[in-house]
Order: sequence, then structure tokens, then C-alpha cells
Amino acid sequence: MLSRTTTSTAAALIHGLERYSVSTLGRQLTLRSTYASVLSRHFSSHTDVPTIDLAQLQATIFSQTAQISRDLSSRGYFTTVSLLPLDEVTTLRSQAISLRKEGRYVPSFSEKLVGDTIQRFDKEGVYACEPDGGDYYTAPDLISYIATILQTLPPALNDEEETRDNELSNAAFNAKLAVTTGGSRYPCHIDNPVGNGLDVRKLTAILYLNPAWKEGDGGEIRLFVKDEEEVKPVDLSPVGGRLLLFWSDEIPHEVLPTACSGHSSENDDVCEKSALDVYSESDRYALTVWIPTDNRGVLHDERSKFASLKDLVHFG
Ligand SMILES: O=C(O)CCC(=O)C(=O)O
Ligand SMILES: [Fe+2]
Repeated sequence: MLSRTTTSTAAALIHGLERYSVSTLGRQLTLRSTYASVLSRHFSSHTDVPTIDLAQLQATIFSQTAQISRDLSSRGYFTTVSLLPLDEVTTLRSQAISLRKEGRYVPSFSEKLVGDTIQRFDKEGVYACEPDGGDYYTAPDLISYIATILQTLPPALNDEEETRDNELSNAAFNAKLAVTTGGSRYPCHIDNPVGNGLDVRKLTAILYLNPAWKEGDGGEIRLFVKDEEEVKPVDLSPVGGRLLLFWSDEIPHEVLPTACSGHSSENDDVCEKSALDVYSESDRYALTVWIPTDNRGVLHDERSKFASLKDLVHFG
């Protein structure tokens, strides 16, 4: 349990966040209320407080900032499997499930560029929620985690030589909690594929909330990165406590199918997708925070060493 002083620090961190709304590829992603107003209600009523150690989370990020910055600039991504201890990951997962039980998730869809047009497609068996300040009472640790990441990563990376030019912003962001059920996958995509001035997301930060994940459970994220002039796939398991960072406008990636929890009655090879209100241990939870840039000019920069990836990779 956090002491009052530490929690107040979290409130102060959160207080800096602004309302943010960006229309990305025609979709309105909106932060419905500020975390600050919810936290001020919280402090007057002394109800639940976050139990994850936010000060330790911040210290862990600061201790790895130099490596994060080096990896992002040299290979386009950074990952560690031990951002948080497993008991904290378990807490976050249970709050993610509570939000699902409250009906905060909706069926997920994505958009892809086909030639010059943007096509929308459903991601069958994938459900998503955009957590915001209004979710604080149900998910205090999830909301505090998001706030801590936002207040820690952008200034830390803006202080490092290799990543300073990206001018990451801690004033504006989008967050998404997604659950992938039996056999579902995400096709290959780039999170911010056009950089048309409305979508300014630069850094993708994913935390995986699957403390019981085992080898063979599937659901790996496959990044396409560069090895000399060749494209190299890198598969990373969604183990609980893994943090993955990569450039939102440059790194193609897909999510491989999760293992089946049941088979379709008609076809044994086809996984039974879970409905929105069916919960399974094998559900794959991921919490993504997208950090934007204050300088649109850095998006889709043709001089970047990763710029050619979008031409080399087959999407869809
Ligand atoms: O859950 C993952 O591993 C990646 C999800 C993803 O690519 C996305 O939400 O854009
Ligand atoms: Fe993505």
C-alpha cells in the first residue's frame, strides 16, 4: 500500500495532464475527463488507492533511460520483461477485467491504407476500451500507471541525445486496453500510418498483463525491423510485465494468433472466439499508451533509417 505522501506525488504527476482529443484516420479518440478531477475527489473521500509502487516504476524507467534511448534510435524498439513485478501485473489485469465486467469494452476494429484509401476492418474476438479518469474508482492502478508512464517517459527521452529530436509530449496522449480472445490476431500494420497532421502519435508503449503466459500460448507480437538492408521479424511473447516501446509511425507489426481455448463445433481447426462477456484465463490483455510528438515534422521522416520498412513489408 502506498503512503499518503507517495500517493500525493502521483496526484501531482497526474495533475499536469491535459484534455486531449485527436481525430485519427477519421476516428475520434477522446479523453473524456481529466485524471486530476477524479483524483481530487479521491483524496477527499479516502477510498481505494493504487497499490502498485509508482515511485519504483519511475525509478525503473529512469535507471533504463539511456538503454531505451539507444535501442529506440538504433533498432526502432526497446523491450524489457521486468518493468513491474508479477503481483503488480496481476493487480492491473484484475482491474482490466473489472472494466470489462462494467461494460467498458467494445468490439475492436482497425483501419489500413489500401492504395490511397483507408479501409476499416473488424478484429474478430478482440475487444478494446479507452480508459480515462472516469475509470479511476474501478481501476486506480491502471490509471496511475498510465499517468506515471506519461509523466516519466517523454521528459526522460527528451533529455537523451539520441531521442531528443522526437520532442515527445507529456501533455497529450491516447490509451487503449485491449483483450484478444481465443485464436484472434492483428494483421500487419503501422499504428500511425499517414502522419497527416491530425495523428501525431510517435511512440507506442505496450505493457502486457498476462502473468500466467506460458511458452506455446501464442499471441506473440511480431515486429518488422531492419537488419542491415534486410527486414527481420522479431517475435516477442506477451508475458506479464513486459514493456515494449517502438516508433508508432515507422515500425510495422502484427499479433500472431493466441492459442485456442475452444474449437468451433463446425470446424475443429477454427478457434471459438469468446464473446465480450466470457472471461478466460487465456485472454491476452495489453495496455497501450501512445505518446505524441510536439513536432509533426519528425513523423514519417524520409531520412530516418526506418523509413523504408513501410515499403519492404507486406501489410494485411
Ligand atoms: O497487443 C499487441 O501486442 C499490439 C497491439 C497493436 O498492435 C495495436 O493495438 O495497434
Ligand atoms: Fe499496433
